[in-house]
Amino acid sequence: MPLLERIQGPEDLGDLTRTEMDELAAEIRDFLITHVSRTGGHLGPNLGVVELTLAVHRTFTSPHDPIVFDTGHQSYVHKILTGRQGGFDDLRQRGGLSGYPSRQESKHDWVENSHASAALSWAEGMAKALKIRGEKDRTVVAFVGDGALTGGMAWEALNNIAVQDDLPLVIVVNDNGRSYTPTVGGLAQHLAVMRTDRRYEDLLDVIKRNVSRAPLVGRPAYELLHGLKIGLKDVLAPQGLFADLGLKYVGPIDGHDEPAVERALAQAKDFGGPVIVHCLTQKGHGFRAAEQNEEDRFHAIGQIDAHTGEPLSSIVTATWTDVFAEELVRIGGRRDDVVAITAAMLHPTGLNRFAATYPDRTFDVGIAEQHAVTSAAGMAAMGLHPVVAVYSTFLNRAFDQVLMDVGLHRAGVTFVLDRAGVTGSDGPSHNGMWDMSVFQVVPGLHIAAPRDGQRLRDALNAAVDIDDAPSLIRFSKDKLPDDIEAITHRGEVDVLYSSEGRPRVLVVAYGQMVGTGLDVGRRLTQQGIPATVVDPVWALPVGEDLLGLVADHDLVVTIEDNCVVGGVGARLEQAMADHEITTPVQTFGIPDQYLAQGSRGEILTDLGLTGQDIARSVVEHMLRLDRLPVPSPTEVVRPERD
Ligand SMILES: Cc1ncc(C[n+]2csc(CCOP(=O)(O)OP(=O)(O)O)c2C)c(N)n1
Ligand SMILES: CC(=O)[C@@H](O)[C@H](O)COP(=O)(O)O
Ligand SMILES: [Mg+2]
Repeated sequence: MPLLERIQGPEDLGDLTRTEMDELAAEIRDFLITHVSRTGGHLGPNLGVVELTLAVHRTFTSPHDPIVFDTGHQSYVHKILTGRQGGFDDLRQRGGLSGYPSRQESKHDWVENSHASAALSWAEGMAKALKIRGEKDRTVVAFVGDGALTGGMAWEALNNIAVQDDLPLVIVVNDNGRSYTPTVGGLAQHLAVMRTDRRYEDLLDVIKRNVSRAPLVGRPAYELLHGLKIGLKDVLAPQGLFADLGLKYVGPIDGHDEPAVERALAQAKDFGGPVIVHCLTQKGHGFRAAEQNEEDRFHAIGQIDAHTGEPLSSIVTATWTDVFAEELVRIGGRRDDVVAITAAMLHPTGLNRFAATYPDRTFDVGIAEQHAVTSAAGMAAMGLHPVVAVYSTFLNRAFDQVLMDVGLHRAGVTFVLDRAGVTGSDGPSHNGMWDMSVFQVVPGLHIAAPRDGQRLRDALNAAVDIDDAPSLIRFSKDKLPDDIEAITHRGEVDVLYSSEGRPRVLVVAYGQMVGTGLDVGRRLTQQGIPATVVDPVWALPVGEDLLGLVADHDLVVTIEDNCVVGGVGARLEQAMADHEITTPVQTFGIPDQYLAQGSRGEILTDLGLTGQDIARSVVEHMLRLDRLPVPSPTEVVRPERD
């Protein structure tokens, strides 16, 4: 019987022998490769933490000892060990296992936020609470990647942790030297020095070769010296910056040597104060295709061949990211003041192409969006035009920097937000559903939500010419639609559809929802309600042309892939009120809720953001507006179901 089947909870790990532990680690790796190659997900990060997670669960007693994962994408092994092996067939799918910790799934899970660099603050607060409550037999374990340590919040937390000598906290640094690509910055270089300082390792190897072979006393003597290695490191290796901060530091430990990690964790647990256990791991460990993947070690994969690692679905069509990446390279050729900034996501944002052509004008700041934004303000102050490319949801944490460092200084910075709108499988904190609500309050900020590749190119070229205010362009993770040409224009507004007769309903659709807007317009026409469908492309500022159009209609319908609260539909409504335009408005968008994981299509359907549902709602609204007796439900000729 496979060992894994015997593991229903961490308590089942306790009496496994060394051999069984090694066997279990191998079974877990096979399990990860078999399942995640089928569903997609964060295979590389989880292959790298098999031994670490085993050692943590053997040393600490979850959930009595809370285990907090940073970003949380590397919690699959934790889930396997805490009774959720059966959920991996539906990993990251609607109603299935979340790709991140989930309190609803298990008492062993604590933090669901998948935005990096927050775990140490969580853990510091939790440990402080245990101290205040006098719960002296509990230890908080923070599980943090080297990439997450490049985020500012991590250092805010460490600054506080370092002065609390009796904080019951063990910080496991999972140092695989990478975010997606190799981790950048001074911290990364420091960790690298600590990783590679072989002086005490070589000395230890000499001892191991000559001592451990001694009969009887050899092995115990080596174990003793192995334990002393930490002391040797303090003497031979540079004092780590953690130690210089006053933090107890243990390591670096081979993170794939499970007994060694267990010993270090036990040492740390007994210390009774905050300790950093620095573990060296390999992202993708144990799967050659992942180990050899230069781009990101299979950080986040789609469906792949479980043996070769080759993708099962080769993407042949261009994506939004491709269009952005290629256009930025073209712009870079004619504008040497344009520079590009990424927050540790060079390839996912497409900036790797700009970097290949303009390496000196491309900057990876680590997982540090706040620094990225204010550094961009500095670059703009010196006459450059920075393009900051991040995922929509990750810019949330840099709101103040956009508002005060870029907006207040009227800096010509362009933000390009990929994964805007419902993304789906990464769960609630990954949907890019807040950017148009959050950033529209930045005075002077321009927002574009292009509907297709051509409009994205046009918007990007226009944005880099705005040098006295921030500009923001956002696009979806969904398929890039074919170009949708306007049939005519009303000034700056593209008119995409207009039925015969005096149009009664004006549908204003933004970005990826333009296709849905056209579907609504056609359905309304079929219902005998003449409609016009328009796309302003630039959602902010609200233009006079659009205001003129809305005044000519009986009802305005806005559709956006953004939170409807404070969205661009609400902003249009505000602008209409300011101009004393009294046309009624119906706004459609994402409700102010956290969206459980699922496919984008499933979620949009659940939210009623389909052409059919919106059209039906508009028909009913028009009926009310016309004060016609609302026919009984059987009489309403509903748009036929797809
Ligand atoms: C604020 C924020 N920015 C960017 C990301 C995207 N992201 C997810 S995991 C990751 C790399 C994390 O690196 P590390 O902490 O070293 O973990 P590893 O994947 O190496 O185990 C990044 C950049 C994020 N989740 N949160
Ligand atoms: C954990 C994390 O934040 C990223 O790895 C994210 O999951 C990537 O999302 P995409 O797969 O949409 O690039
Ligand atoms: Mg890492």
